[in-house]
This record gives sequence, structure tokens and C-alpha cells, in this order.
Amino acid sequence: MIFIILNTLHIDTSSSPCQSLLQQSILQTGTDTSSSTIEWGMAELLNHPNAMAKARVELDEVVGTGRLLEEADLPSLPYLQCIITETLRLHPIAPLLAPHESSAACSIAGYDIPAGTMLLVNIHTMHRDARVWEEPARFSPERFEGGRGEGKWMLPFGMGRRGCPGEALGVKMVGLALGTLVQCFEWRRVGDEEVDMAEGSGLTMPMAVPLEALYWPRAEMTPVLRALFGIINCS
Ligand code: HEM
Repeated sequence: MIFIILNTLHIDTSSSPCQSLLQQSILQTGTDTSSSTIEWGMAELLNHPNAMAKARVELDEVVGTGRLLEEADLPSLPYLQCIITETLRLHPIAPLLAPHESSAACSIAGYDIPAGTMLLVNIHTMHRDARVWEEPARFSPERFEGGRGEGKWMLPFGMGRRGCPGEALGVKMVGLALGTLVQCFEWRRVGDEEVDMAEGSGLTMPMAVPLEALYWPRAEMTPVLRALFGIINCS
């Protein structure tokens, strides 16, 4: 998309400053967003072992333990998808989206907005609106099961012309990473206390305390892991 815009403006996309700008923008927007979502998702699963166990059962039924999860499996893993959606609801990586500007004067919900106004959309609050979501602060992937979340407004990727162009890729990357971690490893919290879910500040909303966890290969997955990475001691 960025290439199309630059080509339309007759900007030489083969020049090195341009390529570097493109690489930086794709890297910045495409990496932290996905890795932070994976970290928030894993933190929630560590605090909700029942959800972790349910995801594991689904993975074992659909993928089994003889091979790694693949992209083609993702559509057959609805509960994993619910976990990702619930993670994006509670922990949207851009809580105020990117700043937008009204190109023309308009009126929204009784508020007159002149042209050229900077607009911030507080999706963090939207995603926790008690008028829309039952027990909004609770992590419950089940709220999306069977299409139950349909019609409820969630904008973790923004929307419209400036919405995230990497949404499909991001969801797949998070699904593959989170799913593989659950499929291949046993996970425990470092201590008895729950993982601290406090939010830090940054361009993309990080955990205030970076996630630390204990993990070791699942016995059932050791042949696969050994074949892939030569892991020797999996006990
Ligand atoms: C879970 C992963 C991701 C999340 C939660 C996410 C979220 C977002 C959000 C909220 C925006 C701002 C939208 C707005 O202000 O309306 C955005 C913009 C953007 N994202 Fe993502 N994103 C993710 C993954 C990716 C990936 C994988 C790529 C590319 C490889 C990407 C590329 C971009 C770009 C280029 C923009 C700027 C679009 C523009 O300004 O027109 N994102 N993303």
C-alpha cells in the first residue's frame, strides 16, 4: 500500500532513503505490535490456566503432537482465535490508535468537529465499556465463542483508509506464535502470584513489567522438537 501511494506521488521507491523509510515503517508497525500482543496473550494464559488447557486440547485435537502447528490449521482453531480477540480487546497495542485529522467539518454524536482537528479514538475505553461487555475487565475468550461477540465494536486495528494494512498478517503471526508456544511447551508462572498485568507506556502499549515465565518442552512434543532443533534433554 505504501509503495502504491509513493508511486502515485511519483516518488522513486528504489532510492535508498525511501527504502530505508519503508523498511523502518514496516518494521516498527509490524514487529512490536505482534510481539507485544503475543506477550499480553501469554501473560493472560498464565493467569488463566483453564484457558491455556482448553487451547491445548483444541490444538491436540486439530494438529496432534506429531508435527508443528501450521498456518493452514489456524481456521480450524476457533478457541485460539477467541484468545487472540480477547487479548486484543483487553490489551489493544495502540490504545488511542494513531492520531487522525478531520479532512472536513463534521458532527459526531452531537459534537461539532471543525476541519483540521486532531482526533484520537480511545479504543481502550471502548473495549472495556460495561454497557457493551459483560464483566469487561475479565479475560474470557468464551465471550467470542460461536460468534457471540459479533456486532460489538472493537477496533484493535483501527478502521477505514488508515486502518492497519497488516491486520491479516498480524493475526496469523500472533496465532502461529501463541499456538506453537502452547502446543510445544509446558508453562508455569515464576511464583505463586499472578502475572502483573499493569500497562506501561510506549509507542505500542507494553507490559509495565516484562513477562517472565517458566517453560519446558512437552513430553509428547519432544520427537518433533528434537527433529527440528536437536533439543536433547526434554525431561
Ligand atoms: C497484532 C498485530 C497488529 C496490531 C494490533 C496492529 C495495530 C495497528 C493500529 C491500531 C494501527 C493504527 C490504525 C489507525 O490509526 O486507525 C496500525 C497501523 C499500521 N499498521 Fe498495524 N498492527 C499490527 C500488525 C501489523 C503488521 C504485521 C504490519 C505490517 C507488516 C502492520 C503495518 C501497519 C502500518 C503500515 C500502519 C500504518 C497505516 C497508515 O497509517 O495508513 N501492522 N496498526
